[in-house]
Amino acid sequence: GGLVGAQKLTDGIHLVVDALKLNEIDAIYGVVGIPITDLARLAQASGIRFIGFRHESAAGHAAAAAGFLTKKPGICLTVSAPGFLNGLVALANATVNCFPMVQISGSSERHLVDLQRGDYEEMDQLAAARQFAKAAYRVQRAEDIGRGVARAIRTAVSGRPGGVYLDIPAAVLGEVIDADLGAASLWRVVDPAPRQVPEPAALDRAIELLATAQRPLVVLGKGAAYAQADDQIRQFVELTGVPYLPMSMAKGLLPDDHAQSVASARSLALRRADVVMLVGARLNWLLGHGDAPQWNSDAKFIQVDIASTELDSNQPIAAPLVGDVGSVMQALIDRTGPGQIAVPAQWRDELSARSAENVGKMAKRLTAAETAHPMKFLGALQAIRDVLRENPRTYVVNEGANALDLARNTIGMQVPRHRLDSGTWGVMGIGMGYAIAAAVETGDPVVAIEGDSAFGFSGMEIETICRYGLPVVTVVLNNSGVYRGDDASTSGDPAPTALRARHDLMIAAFGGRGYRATTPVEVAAALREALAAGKPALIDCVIDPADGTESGNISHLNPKGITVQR
Ligand SMILES: Cc1ncc(Cn2c(C)c(CCOP(=O)(O)OP(=O)(O)O)sc2=O)c(N)n1
Ligand SMILES: Nc1ncnc2c1ncn2[C@@H]1O[C@H](COP(=O)(O)OP(=O)(O)O)[C@@H](O)[C@H]1O
Repeated sequence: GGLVGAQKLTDGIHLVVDALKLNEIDAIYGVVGIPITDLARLAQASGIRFIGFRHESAAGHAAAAAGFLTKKPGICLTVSAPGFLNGLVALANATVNCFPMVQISGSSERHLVDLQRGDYEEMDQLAAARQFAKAAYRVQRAEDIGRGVARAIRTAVSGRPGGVYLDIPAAVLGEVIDADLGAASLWRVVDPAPRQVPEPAALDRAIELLATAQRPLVVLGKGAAYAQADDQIRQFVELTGVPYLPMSMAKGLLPDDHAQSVASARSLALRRADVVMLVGARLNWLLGHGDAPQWNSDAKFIQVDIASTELDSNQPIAAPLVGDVGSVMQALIDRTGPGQIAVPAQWRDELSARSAENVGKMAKRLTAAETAHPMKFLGALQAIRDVLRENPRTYVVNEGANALDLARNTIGMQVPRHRLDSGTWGVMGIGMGYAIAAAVETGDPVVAIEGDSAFGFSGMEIETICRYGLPVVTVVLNNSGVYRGDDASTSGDPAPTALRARHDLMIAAFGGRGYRATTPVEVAAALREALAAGKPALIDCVIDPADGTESGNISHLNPKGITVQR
């Protein structure tokens, strides 16, 4: 604010920062430039952390992860046109994953853009964002900034959370208005995600179905994790004794070694269950759309979801429970009589037997991998698992193909919301952004388990991690290439001797600690040391290029003998 004569004045960037602070936003993730550099500087001066990235995609992913972890929208700040576009993948991914975030972007002058007179970084950003976000708004007057920020925050977190775009043209950021008028134009959003409780009849429908089920199953999705209704979920599962299946980002809602988990009998559970209760989980491709033969064609579905239109998206929902997970699960606990829901021993025994069988098979693969050389994915992953068991508060970020599939089933989670991965879209490039957000928002240590190709999408953010000295250990499972990313097959002559990438040398360039591990023992030692140090580190794990398969097991990855052009 400033003084001209007696009148006190303020301007657009001050109003944006004041509106964010009024709504308890304490961090912004972004890349500065025209016309938002001063906004970031002012935010920092006002006590909001600004985390400056190397690419807006990683900044946007960080904002989305912050939203998932805190239930407050993560804020991503971008410059106009190219910067704005770079943030869109993250905005769209947040919307698909139901993570609350707001992308605030500067934009060019309306009178030039709308007549296409050719402005600096000219683009109709609002029109572009609308198709990829939950909602998109533009502020045309400084006095509307408070309204725009409040609208964006409420829209991002209410109902099904998602990504919201807020467009603020450079002229509005620079517009000067009376300070008192400005202050009066701001407001703090009240209860943006209100609790919603289903009526008793809806509760009874669900309880009745579970009470008469022969083979009930509960599926916990990342919506259940996001809801922060951990006690209600645990209480309901343990009170009813119903077997449960955690989806990848719901792992840890109950400890993965819980007796009622059917994660290691997943196929049998889906195929045989006769009543399935979906809690914050969509019946999308990750669950085969609920179709036979993966599912029992007679299965009846109960669905707990905040988004009423999600129900009947794939299968008939016999017992709809529209509301927030916390309220619905509490209402079910209160309304279920003692012993009303009991699980037939035969079903529990059938699942336990299959679990034991599958655990036994996996144990053989793990034992073999312990000593295999060159190191296999499972060799590195069980070393990581053993170290993380000693550090249960550590966040796990995970992306890749084999790196994702194998880590999900090898690294058990003990606490809620500590696993962040490629999610519903299977997006590569979330790794460093998610890791930065987990470290910034919680202060807890983070281990990012990355395929080597996946790491490359956001790898330059290793510099960001080092610049802020974040306690992030990046573990690259380096099987040297992605989907035959070599030119041996085209060039004709034998590929030159492979020079395997040395990601560990890369972090040294930014002051972080690099390790190269060729055996599980070396992986464990490096990870223990890096976690104890609490500083940026990268462990490059040398994995057998012939190990693993292409996503969907189409064909062997980097078949034997193919070396990779580096
Ligand atoms: C943004 C983006 N680009 C490309 C892909 C396609 N893709 C790509 C490029 C993957 C990387 C696999 O290689 P990796 O080295 O990360 O994994 P593994 O070596 O562990 O198999 S996994 C996958 O689905 C994607 N999912 N997302
Ligand atoms: N607080 C909440 N209460 C109830 N449902 C929620 C809440 N937050 C998000 N959801 C819902 O959770 C679901 C998440 O599903 P999905 O992303 O498919 O999970 P997963 O991939 O883990 O199965 C979405 O349909 C979303 O509407």
